[in-house]
Amino acid sequence: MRYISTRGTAPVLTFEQAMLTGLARDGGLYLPETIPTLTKDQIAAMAGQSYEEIAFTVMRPFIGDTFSDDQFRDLIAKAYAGFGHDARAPLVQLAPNHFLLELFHGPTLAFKDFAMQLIGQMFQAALSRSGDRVTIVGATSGDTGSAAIEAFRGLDNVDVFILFPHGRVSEVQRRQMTTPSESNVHALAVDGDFDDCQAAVKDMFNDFAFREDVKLAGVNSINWGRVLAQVVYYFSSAVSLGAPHREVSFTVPTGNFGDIFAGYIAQQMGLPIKDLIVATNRNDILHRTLETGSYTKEGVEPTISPSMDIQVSSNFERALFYAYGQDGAAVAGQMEDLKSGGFQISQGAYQMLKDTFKSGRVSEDETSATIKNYLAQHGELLCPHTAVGAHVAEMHLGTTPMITLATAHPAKFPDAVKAASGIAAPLPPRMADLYDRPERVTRVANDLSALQAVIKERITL
Ligand SMILES: Cc1ncc(COP(=O)(O)O)c(C=O)c1O
Ligand SMILES: N[C@@H](CCOP(=O)(O)O)C(=O)O
Repeated sequence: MRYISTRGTAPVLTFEQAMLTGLARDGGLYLPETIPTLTKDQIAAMAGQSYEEIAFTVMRPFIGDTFSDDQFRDLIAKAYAGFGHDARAPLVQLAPNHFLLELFHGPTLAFKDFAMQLIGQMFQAALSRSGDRVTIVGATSGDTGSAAIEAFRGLDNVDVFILFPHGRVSEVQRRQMTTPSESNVHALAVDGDFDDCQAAVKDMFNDFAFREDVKLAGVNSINWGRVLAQVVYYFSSAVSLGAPHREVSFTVPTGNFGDIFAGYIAQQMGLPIKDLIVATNRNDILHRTLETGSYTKEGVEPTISPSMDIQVSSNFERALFYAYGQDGAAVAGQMEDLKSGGFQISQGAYQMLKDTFKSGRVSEDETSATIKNYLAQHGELLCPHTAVGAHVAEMHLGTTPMITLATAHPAKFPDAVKAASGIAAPLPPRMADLYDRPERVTRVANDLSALQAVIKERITL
């Protein structure tokens, strides 16, 4: 399996190289040259299998000879062993045709753990084989950062720097990033928004001298391994509702477009998905784009679903690549236009996107009302991101079973959840002292050189 860049001019890589490289050298994102498909029989055989077995079947065709079958099974087993639910990603029925896919039973209580725990295992295996060390730099609106720190804390051959927007993540998210005491973990509070943090990470990758100097690696959904690991729960949940003999639809609370893009990959692999529905908060660039064909940046507004406060949606570039028939030059042109505020998608590409994705936008009041109503009507306390998804899902309910992705635990957002429902979900006992642990964080200006200077000063190369 070979990996190619969405912008068409970067070197073609193996799975291992793509995983360790992060951003392609032409600024694009890596994708498999072809998407492998699973037969109806292979999908049907997943019924009754463990999450780990399904994960192996789904991901194996993508990894080439990076790991032997036995080693890959072992990495998968270790990745999910610490999850707090035997099913890993359990489905809860809300209504006859509406289900919640709980993706928050991992160590940091958000769906990011599904990919990050596995990436952590894969990085360790690959780096201990090569003897290399890397500097991971990631951007977060709250959940990627905590999951990355949890996956890489204390490892000898990795320094991990996480850039988060100062004052724009929840207190639980911040403390998950600032309280680990391991010296290879560095939380950087940036005076900017998530888009600034993500742009800084991409600029670091595009600064080749810096990139080589610190041996830069990425664990944002820039990294194909992140998206791949998220494909698995589309299969596990759909199969438990009768796939491949029955179609299902998914509604996905969306920001950086990684999770919904994983659903697209599952669909291309042969999973019978009827609708893939993008749910946004009032930072609605993806909804506007799907409505109008014009991708136009506006300022990022803080919301009660802060992890989705994103306007420059990194993985939308991967969707564009397929929408443009894998024409890297066309994608590169649109990304160039984005630097001056936005771009108009060509008619053919726009049609493909409209045929593939539906969408909806949810206001702050609607998000709060959904949290309140779901508690009253279904006895389920939703996090604000999940509430955005549930609200949009309801606009699209029909005869096909709908699965809404519950992307985080309500305890990560206690203020918003309590304001909406009157209830504050407790943190699990292992995190009960989170508010008492000392914090360690460095405030940094929204300035590339300042960020690079901090990283160079701190790394243990
Ligand atoms: C809780 C939560 N929900 C939804 C999202 C959106 O996911 P994606 O960026 O993959 O679209 C995020 C951030 O990624 C998140 O942390
Ligand atoms: N919502 C994310 C933003 C980063 O997304 P990623 O999937 O590209 O890592 C977060 O919680 O940090």
